[in-house]
Amino acid sequence: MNTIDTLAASLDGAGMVVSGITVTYRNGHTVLHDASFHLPLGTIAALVGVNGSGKSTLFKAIMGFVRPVAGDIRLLGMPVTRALRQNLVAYVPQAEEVDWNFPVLVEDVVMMGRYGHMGLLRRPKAADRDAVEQALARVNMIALRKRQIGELSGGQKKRVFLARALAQNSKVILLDEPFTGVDVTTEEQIIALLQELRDEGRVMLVSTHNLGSVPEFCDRTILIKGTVLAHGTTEETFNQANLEQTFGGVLRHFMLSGGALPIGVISDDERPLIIEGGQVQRRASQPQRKQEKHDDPA
Ligand SMILES: Nc1ncnc2c1ncn2[C@@H]1O[C@H](COP(=O)(O)OP(=O)(O)OP(=O)(O)O)[C@@H](O)[C@H]1O
Repeated sequence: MNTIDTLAASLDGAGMVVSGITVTYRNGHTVLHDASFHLPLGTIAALVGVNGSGKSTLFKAIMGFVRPVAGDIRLLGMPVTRALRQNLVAYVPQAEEVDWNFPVLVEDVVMMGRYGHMGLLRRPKAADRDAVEQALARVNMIALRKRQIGELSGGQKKRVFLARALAQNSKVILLDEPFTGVDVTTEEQIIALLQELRDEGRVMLVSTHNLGSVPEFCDRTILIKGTVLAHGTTEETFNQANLEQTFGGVLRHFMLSGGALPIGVISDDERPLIIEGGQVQRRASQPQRKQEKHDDPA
């Protein structure tokens, strides 16, 4: 990091600070090289990059599943291992990472968030049951608490894992593709909940391909492609030049004419990003998703 970045990182040090990390897998493949960014508490940050750019690898490093060969990660001012021991970090996985046939009830999954707060025998106390109750209520899943997790819709599954993170009462929450396979209403409910959590001072890192949603709810953006290409406030970072660098020719671009300014629509998923006169536009609350997908001229 340069001097200004180092200064900013120390000011933001209470949140998440990733300094020059390099991650090399056992097969010798270096997936992340010299990646740096920092987030203050009370932040929702988007992690944006193409498939294979290293988003999950960054999550694994923050979760202590892989150890960087160089660099350092600090969470709430402490090393990853200490933050994990104190139950300060929660992970909301991608749907594909979960075995939905595993015979477990919704409330049991949420109770798993309490394991770190229990003794070795994992006997829930009243405080644990209260935390589960509150977490289920917060994601509107009380009525489904006795359901097997495999019997839920995609959006309900996401909410269960979000409830697990809430029950854990983590200050740092990593969300891997929370909007994949969820409808617009559920996405809006999840966004509203994340905003509440931000206002409580938590720090959230959200990997997403839904570019159109990023300016709407993410205060900060981290653009990644084997390293961190750019990071900072969404206003400053999430612009056409940086996105083109991040996505190269992978994104579908549309140029619409007719208005006073050229309008570009960049679509990596179901929520397209509108760029007007070089400026990123906030998306309308109800985008016409199907229409936009089918209009793809590329
Ligand atoms: N355990 C592993 N061993 C070796 N290489 C790996 C391992 N896990 C991931 N990779 C490689 O690392 C690169 C980055 O993968 P990663 O899963 O971090 O990308 P991603 O940005 O999360 O992708 P996606 O958007 O598809 O989820 C890919 O080339 C992948 O093949």
